[in-house]
Parts: sequence; C-alpha cells; structure tokens
Amino acid sequence: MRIALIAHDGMKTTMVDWVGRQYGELARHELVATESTGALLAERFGLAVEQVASGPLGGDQQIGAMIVDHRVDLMIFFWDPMGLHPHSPDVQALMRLAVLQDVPMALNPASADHVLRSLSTAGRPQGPEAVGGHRRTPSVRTDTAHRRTPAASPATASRPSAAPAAARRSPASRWTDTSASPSVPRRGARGVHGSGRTPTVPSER
Ligand SMILES: O=C(CO)COP(=O)(O)O
Repeated sequence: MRIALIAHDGMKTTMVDWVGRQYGELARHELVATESTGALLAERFGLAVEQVASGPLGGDQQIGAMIVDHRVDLMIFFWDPMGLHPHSPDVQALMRLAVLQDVPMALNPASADHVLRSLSTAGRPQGPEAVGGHRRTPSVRTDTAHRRTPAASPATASRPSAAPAAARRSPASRWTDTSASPSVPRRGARGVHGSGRTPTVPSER
C-alpha cells in the first residue's frame, strides 16, 4: 500500500510524534510525502520516503495527480487549521481529488490512528456489505430510503452512475496488506486518542 504523508509546518511536530507512534506499521508500506515532510521523516526515522515537491511549490498537486493515477491508497494530511497558506487552492484541490477518488484521508492523528488500525481488517468486509463491497461513492446512492424530498434532482439523476475510483478498482485492492500487526498502543494520558496536540502558533504555510 502506498501512503501519502503531508504536514503543514504548524503540524510537523504532530506528524513526527504520530509517525513515531506508528513507525512499526508505516515501515511496512510505501511512503510518499511532500518534500519538507518527507525529508523530516527520513531524517528522524530513517524511513524510505519518496519525496515530491514541497507543498507550496506544487507538491500537493503532485500528490493529487498520484491520486488520480491510483498511485496513492491512503492520505494522511495533518492540515493546520490555525495557519494561513498561500497554496490553499492546491490544498483544497488535493482534498477534493481524495474525496472524488474515494481515497481514505485522515486529517488529524486521531483519525489517522483509526485508519491505520483498520488496515488489518478493512480488506475483509463482513456481513451484508461483504457482498457489494465496503466502499461506495457518496454521490451515487442507489437506495432511496434516505431521500426526504420526493424525487432526486435532475442534476443528481443525470450524473454518471459510476464512481471513477470504485469503477476501476476493487475495494479490497487498496487494503491488500491484511497481515498487519496490531498498531502500537497509544501513550499519553490526554484523552482516548492520546494525540496530545499542542496548539501551535499560526504559520505561514
Ligand atoms: O504545505 C504542505 C502541504 O500543503 C506541506 O509541504 P511540505 O511537506 O513541503 O512542508
């Protein structure tokens, strides 16, 4: 599985802490990162990390292109909610592509922990969903029970019925590594997630 790792400057410490906790699991996968994030992780942990350009210099767009090419299976993006980013349009575009292509995306350590923990089980869907696959495209619901209005809007009804990613790729293909060991227990006493993020001073990017 290829995992994209990205952190804004204000979240780099958080990323280092998280990777330190999840090193054992992450080392089992291919990693790609925006330049500064990747360099930091390679230096701190000796991880083999493919690096694209720095985020503000187009790296987010390069990761986005990888997502379009189905070369990223999971994105961990510690986006800084307190920072102003000159490349915000790139960040938004990247997130849009991840949503569009139905690539799992975690934006903070708590969700990243959950997603990583699920690697060992998500390839084996159980129950009714095992028949039809465990992933669906949000905009292409086939059941009608959820609708409050009598009919779907023409725009919704005329949409192509297949999700780009779902159509070309089996759900399980993203989760082939089913032998992952349980993730490293969380440490710290700060809440159930233990992510313990310290608020950071807004940074420029
Ligand atoms: O800005 C970023 C993502 O938008 C991260 O880029 P760097 O990893 O190069 O700092």
